[in-house]
Amino acid sequence: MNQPQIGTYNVGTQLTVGLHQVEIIKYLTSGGFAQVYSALISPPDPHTNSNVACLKRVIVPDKTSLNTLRAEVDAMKLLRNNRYVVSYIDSHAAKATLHNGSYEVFVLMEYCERGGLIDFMNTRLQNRLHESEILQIMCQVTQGVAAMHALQPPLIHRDIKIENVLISAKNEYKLCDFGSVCGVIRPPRNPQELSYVEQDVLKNTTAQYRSPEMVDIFRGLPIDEKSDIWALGILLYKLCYYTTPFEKGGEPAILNGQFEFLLYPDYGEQLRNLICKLLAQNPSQRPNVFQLLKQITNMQNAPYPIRDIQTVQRPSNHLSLMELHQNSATQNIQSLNSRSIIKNSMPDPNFQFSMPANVRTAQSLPTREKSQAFIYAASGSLTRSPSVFETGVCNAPNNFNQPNSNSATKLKQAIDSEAHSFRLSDPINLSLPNIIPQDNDSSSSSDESYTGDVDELKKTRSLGSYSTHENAKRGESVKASLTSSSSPGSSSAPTPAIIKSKRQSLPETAFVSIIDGGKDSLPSDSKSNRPVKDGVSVSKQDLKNSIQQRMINLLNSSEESFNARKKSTAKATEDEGPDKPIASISRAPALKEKKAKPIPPPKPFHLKPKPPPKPSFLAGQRLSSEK
Ligand SMILES: Nc1ncnc2c1ncn2[C@@H]1O[C@H](COP(=O)(O)OP(=O)(O)OP(=O)(O)O)[C@@H](O)[C@H]1O
Repeated sequence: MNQPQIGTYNVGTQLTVGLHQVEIIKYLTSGGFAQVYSALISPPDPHTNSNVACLKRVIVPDKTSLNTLRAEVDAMKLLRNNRYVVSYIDSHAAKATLHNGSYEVFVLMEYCERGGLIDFMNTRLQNRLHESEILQIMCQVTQGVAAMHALQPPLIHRDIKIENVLISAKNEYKLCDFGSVCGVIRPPRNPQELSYVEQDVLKNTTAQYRSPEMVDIFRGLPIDEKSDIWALGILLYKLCYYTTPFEKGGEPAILNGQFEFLLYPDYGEQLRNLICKLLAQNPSQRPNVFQLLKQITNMQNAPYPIRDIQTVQRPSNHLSLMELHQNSATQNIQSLNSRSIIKNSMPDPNFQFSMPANVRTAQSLPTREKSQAFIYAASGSLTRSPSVFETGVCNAPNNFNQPNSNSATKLKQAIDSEAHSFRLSDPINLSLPNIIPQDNDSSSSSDESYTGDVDELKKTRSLGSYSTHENAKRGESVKASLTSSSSPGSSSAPTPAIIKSKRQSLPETAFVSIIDGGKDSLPSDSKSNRPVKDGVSVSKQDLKNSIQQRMINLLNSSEESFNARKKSTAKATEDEGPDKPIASISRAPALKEKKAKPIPPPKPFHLKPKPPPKPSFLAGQRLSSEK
């Protein structure tokens, strides 16, 4: 996005944002897009009971970008009364006076005085977090996520990570950054959808936190609440060990579900079991957010803070999945957002948190595996020290990477199953009185290169009138998107093994499966009963050939870009060296420009004012920040 250039506000600048009078107290920082300030507001916010707020000022170059921001604001509005979500106060958008076609958007939200969780962790490099602190953070963040999953239809955050947790003045941990929020994304049914979902995932998620179903879309699994649960597993691991479990192994490790526990700091078996459960390969084996919360509060010996309808209402044969989902979510949201505490909630009797059989301890490992353990010594530097620290290895349950598993068959099965079709997400109807102008044009703007099915997928990011047409309209090829994901240090590169497995899953029979599987989704020519593609009636064979050719092109381009990326990653690894306390994690640069953190492109000067001086205790310790 080409950002128009603007300066920062001076202290004392007065503004009107929606129904609030605002006076700038202090410039705080700049995000990828935004300038962030603390400000005095009038009237005070009744939710936080404070007259100090955080003001986010964003200049967006066009209506399409404005729509993306609207989606973020809408998600915040839906969650505004939850204690563990950064609370929305007011917002306002107007045409920027100085820059033709661009908009200036102001979002007022609760001010999190104690900054980011990542900053807090960096103050504890020497004295790592205690288990009780970790559970406290997890309990609160999980409640924020529960508020999203309990909505009907549920919202998926898609970018849960340490950097997106802020700390309030009252020391509460709050989820923030709703710029990647979407509805449940059903499995793609044809190559266009596949390409669309792939690009959307690369653009809106962070490599180290991606779940297997995000990394390998060919698995034919939906991207849903369980993908957030996986991210919570990564977050929990990072709270414990200050690194992510797949930092070194990258995508192959994510897809094989193999990671290691470090033995420093030494956490209890229950906590490690919990990580294993959250990082189960098969999403259905991961707990839902309510089960997770139950487990955390059990470990804390604390009362369960919300009502868990999903475990009270057991699935019934007479209840469709859709009905069950709606019932539980509707009832849950009331208790979540009113912060009511209902003590006699029922645990799910069938869900056990026990050590999976395939978790191994270090003693049973061959030396080579032990030596793969990277740990942070008390000095905060990354050390390879197999002789001092034991490791545990977890092969998370993996139903999808068996040698003879056939991704295309899985895809077809997934498409056919009710579980994957019941939640074709509906747009959420919201009124947006405070965001102007409404841009209905862009959501209806046509994108001729995509089928109606892709439009349907796009609705998963649609909140009210919002859509992700932006993504499709950019029309990046898969090659472009994969290439641009090759940030140094990023592990999002598809490996030859992955490319190979995708190739293997695309023999002629597989194409037949995919076409058949997506039959309902193809409009057909009523006379000839032939499928219609791009408005032209084509034979099934023609269509098959066409899709086959496109898939081969995509795969070839993926392979080329992989090789290019491999070179740059190898170089980056050389440059970085091994001594790095907290690994830098960001989304793929060119895919979501505002996340281009590892090697940021030069920012317009107005968005890159001098950062406030760092506290001295951080100097020289925090070698990298993910934010
Ligand atoms: N409510 C808040 N209270 C205090 N600080 C905040 C608040 N919101 C954001 N910040 C600070 O501003 C930084 C940037 O905010 P945010 O992540 O929302 O901007 P962004 O433009 O969306 O950035 P990006 O998407 O690249 O992370 C945060 O890392 C945090 O330090």
